[in-house]
Order: sequence, then C-alpha cells, then structure tokens
Amino acid sequence: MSEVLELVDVSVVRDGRALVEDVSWSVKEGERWVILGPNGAGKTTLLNLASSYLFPTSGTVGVLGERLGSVDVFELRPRVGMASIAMAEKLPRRQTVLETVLTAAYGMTAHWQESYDKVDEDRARAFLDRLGMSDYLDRRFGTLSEGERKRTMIARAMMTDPELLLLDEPAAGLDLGGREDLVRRLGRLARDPYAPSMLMVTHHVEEIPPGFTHVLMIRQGQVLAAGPLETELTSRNLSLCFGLPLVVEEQNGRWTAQGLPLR
Ligand SMILES: Nc1ncnc2c1ncn2[C@@H]1O[C@H](COP(=O)(O)OP(=O)(O)OP(=O)(O)O)[C@@H](O)[C@H]1O
Repeated sequence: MSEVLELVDVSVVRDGRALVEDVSWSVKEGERWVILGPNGAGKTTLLNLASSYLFPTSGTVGVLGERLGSVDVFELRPRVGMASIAMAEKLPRRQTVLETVLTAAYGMTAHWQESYDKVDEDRARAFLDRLGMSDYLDRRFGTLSEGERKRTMIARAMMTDPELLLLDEPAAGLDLGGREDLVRRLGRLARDPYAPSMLMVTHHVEEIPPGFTHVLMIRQGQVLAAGPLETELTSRNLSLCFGLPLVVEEQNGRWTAQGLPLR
C-alpha cells in the first residue's frame, strides 16, 4: 500500500505559537480517517497541509507521493478534493448548482464558458445524483440550505476525480435528518472500492460514517491517538481529547458518546 499522506515531525507556528506541533502521521491508500478534536485543536490546519494550501514551519509533508516544497502545487491540488465552508464561501452565490460542480473540472470557481464538454456535464449530474441533488441542478447556489450546500460541495470536490478527498465538518449545522442522510451517503462512498482515500474532520463521533477505518485525535496541536477506530476510539482516549469523562459506544458501525453525569 502506498502513502497518500505522510507527515513527519510537522509543526506550524504562527505568531510564536504552534498550531500543530511535532505531528507524525501516515495515511495509506484506501484508508478513511476521521480527525476528532475540540475547537482550536488544529484539525483544519492538518487539512490545509494535506490540501497543500499551507506549508509546515518545520518537518516534512508528503501528499500523494510528492513532497511539499519540491512539487508544483498547481499540479498537486487538482489531485486532492476539498469540501469546506471556506471553499463554499468563495463560490458565486448566483451560479447554479450544476455550474458550481461543473466549474471544478476546469479548476475555476466561476462560470465563464458558454459550453462545457458533455462528458463533464454528465459526470457533474452523476455526482449530484449520488448526493441526492438531482432536483436542484438549476437552483442558485446562494439559495441552498446548509445541507444542500454541503452535498453540492462534496459533489464539487469529486469532480476532478481526486485521489484524496478532504471533508471539513461536512455535517456541521445539519438537522438530524440531514445529518443521517449525509452520513449514509458518505458511508456508501467510504465503502466504494473506487472512491478516493478520505479524511474527514468532525467534532462528533455520531457523524462518523460506517466504513471509515481510522481515527486521529488531536488536542492543543498534538496528536493524542492515531490508528484503527476499533483500538483508538476508546472512552479513555476520547475523554483525554475533550477534557471530560466520556463513554463511547459502537453499534453496527455507528458511534455515540455521552458525558458521565455530574455528582
Ligand atoms: N493564520 C493564523 N494565525 C494565528 N493563529 C491561527 C491561524 N490560523 C489558525 N490559528 C489558530 O490555530 C489554532 C488551530 O486552528 P484550526 O482551525 O486548525 O483548529 P480546528 O481544530 O480546526 O478548530 P475548530 O474545531 O474550532 O474549527 C486555533 O487556535 C486558531 O485560532
């Protein structure tokens, strides 16, 4: 198995403060990782390194076999799909859902061509269909609900046929039905052998889709645990990560966590 992502002793320092510190982490092809940690722990910083939008202050980052600093990031970036709120905010609100997904194939955020290749349009429609967005193709992106926007962003991230897919809090802000719908769709993607390797940032173990294989827990910029879900997503690790006593349980590939009652 080859490395999709390889961080060795990586630190990112801003204003004299380490946002992540001495992180070593390796993701292999086909693995699906969830990144868990409290607010400000450094999760998005890790995704920004993996998407080559951020360079480490020290240490080395390898993405899809290329080392950051010695590769042309403009060649690397199309190989990595990213769905995040930050990315959604860069997209024109007046563009249709179909155009929003389609422009990704051309490395653009905005629509400017009158005609796109039929094959690209078919792919955009197929990804949107897989995410339950077929009824919204002509809707303006800016009018979508939070859940619809999230699903459109995932379809958009798939458009370049990425080898690595990064999802930054894809279920944040969704209601129960929206979350469960998204978790099911991501679970189907996670179990698809042709789907890219995936890294998903979340705050909640309930959002881990079945089919995800590994967890990295981070607290105050440092890795607390990293490895297979079955061995690392324990009550002890989760309690240390979030700083209070928690009990975690797994049932049929889904996870729940509860705080112990106060005495
Ligand atoms: N450019 C920057 N300059 C200074 N500090 C920064 C910068 N970017 C992020 N930080 C800080 O680094 C820390 C880690 O940020 P990051 O966004 O990676 O956390 P996170 O785990 O994704 O948090 P959240 O769960 O709240 O989204 C935070 O304390 C944040 O305020």
